[in-house]
Amino acid sequence: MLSVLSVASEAYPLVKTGGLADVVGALPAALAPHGVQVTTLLPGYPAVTAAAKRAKAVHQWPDLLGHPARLLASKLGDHPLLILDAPELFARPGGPYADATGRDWDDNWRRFAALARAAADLASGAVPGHTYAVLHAHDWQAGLAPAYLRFAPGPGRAAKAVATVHNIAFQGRYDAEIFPHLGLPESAWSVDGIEYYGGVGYLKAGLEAADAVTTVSPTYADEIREPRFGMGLEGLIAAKGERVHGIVNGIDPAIWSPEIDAALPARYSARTLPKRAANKRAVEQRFELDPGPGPIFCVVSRLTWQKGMDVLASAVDALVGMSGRLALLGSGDQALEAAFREAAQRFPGRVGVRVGYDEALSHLLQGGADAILIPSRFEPCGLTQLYGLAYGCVPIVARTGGLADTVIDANEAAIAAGVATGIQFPEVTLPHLTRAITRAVDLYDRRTPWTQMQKNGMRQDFSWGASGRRYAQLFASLVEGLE
Ligand SMILES: Nc1ncnc2c1ncn2[C@@H]1O[C@H](COP(=O)(O)OP(=O)(O)O[C@H]2O[C@H](CO)[C@@H](O)[C@H](O)[C@H]2O)[C@@H](O)[C@H]1O
Repeated sequence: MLSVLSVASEAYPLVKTGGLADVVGALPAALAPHGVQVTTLLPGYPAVTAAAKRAKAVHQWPDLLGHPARLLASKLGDHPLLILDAPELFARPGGPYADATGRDWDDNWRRFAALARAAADLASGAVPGHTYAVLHAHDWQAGLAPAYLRFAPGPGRAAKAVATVHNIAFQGRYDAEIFPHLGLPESAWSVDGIEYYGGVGYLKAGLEAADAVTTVSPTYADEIREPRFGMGLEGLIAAKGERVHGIVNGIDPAIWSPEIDAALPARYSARTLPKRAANKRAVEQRFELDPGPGPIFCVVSRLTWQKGMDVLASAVDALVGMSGRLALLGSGDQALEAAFREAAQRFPGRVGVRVGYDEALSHLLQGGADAILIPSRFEPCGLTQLYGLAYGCVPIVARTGGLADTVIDANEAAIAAGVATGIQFPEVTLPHLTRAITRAVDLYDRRTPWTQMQKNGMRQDFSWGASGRRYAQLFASLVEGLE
């Protein structure tokens, strides 16, 4: 077995604020069939330590970035989990990155430097009994781990490092004054080290120091070579050339299958689609929507600019005008939350809005709404369109990143060939989104192409099979010195 240490700030089901958690939670099972054992390292937030009651302490740091810390060994499902138990850093109420009011913790730089330092120790022999061939660092929160491994490794043989970008918009940028507190040598302060526009860049540091970089779809891997999507890191990504791999996310069938989903009043498959009607009734009830003949569009999303939610807010009138109804679950920017609440007041019975985070309700929407709207300005992979495809909730998506790679647009040729799975639109503007909604309503009225689209999506394979193999091949090639 090839042994991999996967380091991240979230993992389903212990702690989740978005798609990163789903992927980190799914990777151990996705890679096991390919001879890779994944050990996940997570910060010891209250929810994580509480869920790992019988965890065993396997290591101690008297001073990890200024605070004492322990390493606890536990399980994430059937797979090994390590928890960085550093109460001064992680045992606090609120979310993983911010307090209950949504304000980022002031010491995030220290919290995620500590996580990275612990990971690098583990991946370079500083903790007896723990050896890893590959360190797999996810997003900026784990970004310093490859840098520590390169500039200040432990006493043993350093693992190979892979950095995975789930979203290049979040980069972990801090003032230069934190540098002396990171425990890195002066040599790390350079353009090919951790220095980034005069400050410290955590994601930049990880991308620079890693032996290989991956991101979560082939199209996004191309897009981030350009300034429009690279957000300052395009030069670095372009310079990495062939060492940047786009590996599309899969979905975990144990959690996302309409046949077995406990959150659905009625379970169903592509062969028993009419059963979905009971779930649609449940969506109507939960979102206080009047029954009607038209489609229910849903949204399950962070309410942010990235997700194009401002454009969607301005499309609500048109959607309702076309006999559509909207059920929205999300949270994020306060102005957008207010805009959707206001839309719900303006269109009672036609627009229902739940501001908040609700895992079970997200499953009900996928299993009961007719279509899911995903007007993202950029989308590294996107998971909600994959859940939509698996659940017969037709995705209506902007043609970008992983959305472009996973949804087959229902143009007349694709409909005639019986391969369409959703609707794509080229630009995130009000006219294009409105046009996409119009196309959806027309296809829904025609029934046959709509049902065909639902079935096409449900019959596609979005399991981790092929992508798990690609990660395993990449890890193996690094270890063998081929990459
Ligand atoms: N209010 C709410 N209540 C319940 N569940 C909610 C919710 N809002 C969102 N979710 C859930 O959070 C996850 C969101 O995942 P996405 O991949 O769509 O986007 P995200 O931007 O978080 O992830 C980033 O990382 C992932 C993983 O690589 C990439 O797919 C993506 O493109 C990138 O932006 C889904 O599981 C969704 O159901």
